[in-house]
Amino acid sequence: MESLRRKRKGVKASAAIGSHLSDNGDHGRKSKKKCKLESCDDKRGILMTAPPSTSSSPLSPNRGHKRKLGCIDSSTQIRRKKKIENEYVLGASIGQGKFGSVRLCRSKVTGKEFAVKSLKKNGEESVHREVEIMQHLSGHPNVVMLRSVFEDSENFHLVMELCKEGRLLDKMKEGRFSEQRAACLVKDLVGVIKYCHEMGVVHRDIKPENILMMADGAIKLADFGLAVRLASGQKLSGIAGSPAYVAPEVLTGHYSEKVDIWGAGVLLHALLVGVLPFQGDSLEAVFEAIKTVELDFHSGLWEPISDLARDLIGRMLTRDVSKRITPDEILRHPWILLYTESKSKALPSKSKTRSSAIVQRLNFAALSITKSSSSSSSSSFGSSGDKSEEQDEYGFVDALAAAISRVQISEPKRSRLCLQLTGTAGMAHLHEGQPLYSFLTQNLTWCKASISDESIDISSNKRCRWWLIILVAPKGS
Ligand SMILES: Nc1ncnc2c1ncn2[C@@H]1O[C@H](COP(=O)(O)OP(=O)(O)OP(=O)(O)O)[C@@H](O)[C@H]1O
Repeated sequence: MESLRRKRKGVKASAAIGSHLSDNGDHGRKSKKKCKLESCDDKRGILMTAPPSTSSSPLSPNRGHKRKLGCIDSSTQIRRKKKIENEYVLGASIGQGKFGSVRLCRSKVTGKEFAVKSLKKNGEESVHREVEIMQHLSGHPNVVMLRSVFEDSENFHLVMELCKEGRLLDKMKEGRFSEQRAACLVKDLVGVIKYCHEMGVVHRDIKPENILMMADGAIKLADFGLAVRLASGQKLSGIAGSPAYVAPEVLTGHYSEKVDIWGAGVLLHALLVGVLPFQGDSLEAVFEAIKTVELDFHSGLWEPISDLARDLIGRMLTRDVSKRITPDEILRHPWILLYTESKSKALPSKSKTRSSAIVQRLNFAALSITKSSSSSSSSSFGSSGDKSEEQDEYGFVDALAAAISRVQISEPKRSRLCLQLTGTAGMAHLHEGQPLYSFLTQNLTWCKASISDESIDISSNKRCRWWLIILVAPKGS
């Protein structure tokens, strides 16, 4: 393993509060300083982030280092010639970064407020990489928007949209998140992680300090200081990340974009349980826990947490990378669907009892599926279901549809199941706006694609058949 270069920074004002959630506290008994790791050999393990120099590059060929990096787009070129002070009034500091600070600023033209992150160049390629990656990703609703970049001899100044509500970490210090709130947040987070991966970027530093909040509750992924671009199938090496959020494969060898899912799993654990899953008195102890500690989903800590949430966390924190849940699978996980996809239908508000009954039943559905396909599950839970459910709940139908999407099924069985479903009168009316048939076939196709060698005989599985009866029962029957 390559030697670590530990970058230490001063503790942010709020870092001491809620240190059980932050990466600054648990492993830092000796030093309260924030610790971020980066030890990567770009030339060996990581694709250079800059696009190759081409004749179409707008950069002057004699710009030396900057030309080599080729990382600034044409809109930035214009800003290079201007001083940030000519266009913005710089204000108070709102955060401290590795290479510089983040300040408020106000446009002289529109009067609108922004945040400006000033990164000291220091000859470090990572700074150029951060700018380039932010430009590459900017535009997604959950990536902090980069408005413009100014450059002087010592700094890059990144003018970004202002996330007025600050860091997710600070919200977490107010207490554990409800499952509803956590699911909405994780759905957006995983959506933006998926986008990053599709754009060939691995963030490598998913943690609540790097998730900023907007006044309307939207999240913005920020701080691409450790992000790298990665070609499909390429592996990274070298330790990078923040200790408590680092995936086990980062500590043991080569890794891929899946490290971001592990980081999001650690975050989800912290959101719901209120503490980090892998802790220790030293950096080494934290790493040892990441590599070896088995989460005990049956401990008292988990009592208020639904089985489905535990299931998702278990799948995100799966050490076997090939079995770790993917972003698409997370977005189709019953827990996410229950609280987000059909929010207006499944949780119409009025009755707490009713929504908790749905959760209970959903847990039952998930349990049964887990039993049917135990090899793909990282954990198993006790049944909390009861079989006398009402069948007129759209949310329940959605939830079951989602649950059944996790059944491992072979292609002939899939066809048989689809036939069964299509042949049933009234089914088309079950799910307003979206044909259940297409929903199921979509998900079953996904199951087929993602699961290798195992299939279950759905037609001979009583529980599955029972679900199907419910699934195809018209509303109110
Ligand atoms: N667009 C923004 N709007 C509001 N606050 C911001 C914004 N960008 C950054 N901040 C604040 O500044 C802090 C530091 O910014 P950032 O996360 O980019 O740096 P950092 O995590 O300290 O950087 P690094 O990890 O590279 O050292 C954030 O934690 C946040 O409080």
